[in-house]
Amino acid sequence: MSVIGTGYVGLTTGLLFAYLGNKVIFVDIDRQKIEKLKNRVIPFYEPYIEEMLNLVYSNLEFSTEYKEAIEKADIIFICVGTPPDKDGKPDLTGLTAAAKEIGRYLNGKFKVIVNKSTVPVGGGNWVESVIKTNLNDKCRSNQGHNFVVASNPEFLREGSALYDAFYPERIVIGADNNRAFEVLLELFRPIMNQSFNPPPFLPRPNGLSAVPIITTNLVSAELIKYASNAFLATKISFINEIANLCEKVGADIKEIAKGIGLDSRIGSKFLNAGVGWGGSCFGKDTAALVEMGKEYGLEMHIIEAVRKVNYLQRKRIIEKLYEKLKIVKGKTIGILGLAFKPNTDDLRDSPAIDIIRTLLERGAHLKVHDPVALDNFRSMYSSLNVVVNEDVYQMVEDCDALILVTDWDEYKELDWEKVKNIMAGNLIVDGRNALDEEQLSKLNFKYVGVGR
Ligand SMILES: NC(=O)c1ccc[n+]([C@@H]2O[C@H](COP(=O)([O-])OP(=O)(O)OC[C@H]3O[C@@H](n4cnc5c(N)ncnc54)[C@H](O)[C@@H]3O)[C@@H](O)[C@H]2O)c1
Ligand SMILES: O=c1ccn([C@@H]2O[C@H](COP(=O)(O)OP(=O)(O)O[C@H]3O[C@H](CO)[C@@H](O)[C@H](O)[C@H]3O)[C@@H](O)[C@H]2O)c(=O)[nH]1
Repeated sequence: MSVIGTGYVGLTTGLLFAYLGNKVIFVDIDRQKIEKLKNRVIPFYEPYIEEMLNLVYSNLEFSTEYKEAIEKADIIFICVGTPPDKDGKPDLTGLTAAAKEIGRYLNGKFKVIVNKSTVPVGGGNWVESVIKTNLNDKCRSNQGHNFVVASNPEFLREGSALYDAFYPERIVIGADNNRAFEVLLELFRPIMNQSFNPPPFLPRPNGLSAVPIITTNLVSAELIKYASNAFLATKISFINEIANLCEKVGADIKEIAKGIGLDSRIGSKFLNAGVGWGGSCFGKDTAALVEMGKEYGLEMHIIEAVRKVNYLQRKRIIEKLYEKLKIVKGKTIGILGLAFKPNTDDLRDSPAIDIIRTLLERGAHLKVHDPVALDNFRSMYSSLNVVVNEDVYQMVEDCDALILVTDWDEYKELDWEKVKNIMAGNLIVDGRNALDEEQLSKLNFKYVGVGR
């Protein structure tokens, strides 16, 4: 099989199927990425990917050329990025380019083209039409009936990508053709019935059960992906809005989350209040959903509100700092965590970046730390005038206040007595409600959480 695009989704998908015994050819237009992968260097931070790549290396090929990858494969996964354009619509340039190349090198042998990239409804039809209009002469005479397009949306989370691929909560396959279902059900069978030997280094779920599979039409599969992300984003914005009310009335959002989460219709997950969601997906996918609505003459009221609440939440953290510090200009503020969540070095739509920009505009001096995202930060945000510290204790030194933006375990386990002694001030704004308020108060920190 072939996998086009070697980002979080492509690499994880290819490694999963290589582990299950398939030969996998990866194609990416990014030469540097391909060179790194050939040399067993993982281009981003993601737990267990390196171990898996080493384990299945003999089943892998890496290339920047499409020809062989398309000709040899019977299943082709498209996993290219679909980043938002300036209007919030997904940019389908990579997807279209991949489809053109597929059309160019189809060779008459039946192939299932699986779209794993997150694309607005009609994305699968678009891929099919681009392939058909770019078919080489040999296949054109065959009327292009030697391929089908399917949708197989991906639900992995960064930081636990490989675990989510091996132990998914569901598999969704969308197609308008039975042959696509046959091929893909066969491919996913070991995952569906969990009949593989578990990778030795990967954590395992407590109990193993069959993975539900949803086979549906193309457009429903495409929409399941957007609806999932939008619902998760809604849960978080909802709890953040209630957290803001808690602060006014003197209630504790952790108690509220527990109290509502025990109702199985609500569920306890994704109810952590804080600086709100970020990352490469929620912002992009909720924006895309709003745009999809517009295309069909619908206003997506809830999704729009979810987005508004989320981005205001980043401002609320700054307000908290003002409430306690009064003067921010000239003060030194330390930022604990840059990545949009722990266990990743991904900075896409990370709340930390917005918070840093606002504080710089307001005249604060900024020091920043992250356990793994500093290299990305240096290369993407070199224009931001901040002090970058590899050592967290060096970072907190002389700070008037700290803002915890990413709930890395490392921060929960800091030697807070030491921190207290080397900071200039004593204010901690805990943007994730991750720290032990009692412990910090005993050490004479001024602790401010969210919704408490
Ligand atoms: N990151 C996630 O957690 C996640 C989870 C589920 C779904 N998705 C979706 O999956 C898709 C990929 O996401 P990602 O995070 O892996 O992206 P990514 O940015 O990490 O990687 C995308 C890769 O595609 C390559 N690429 C772009 N155009 C190409 C082309 N024409 N031919 C070959 N390679 C090309 C890029 O060079 C890059 O290496 C997106 O649609 C995203 O919304 C992402
Ligand atoms: O209770 C919570 C849970 C999460 N978050 C934040 O929400 C964001 C997203 O977290 P998470 O969903 O764990 O990370 P992603 O890797 O972005 O994964 C989401 O986006 C992917 C890309 O589409 C999907 O595949 C996943 O199913 C979906 O969870 C992060 O900023 C988290 O800090 C909260 O603020 N409160």
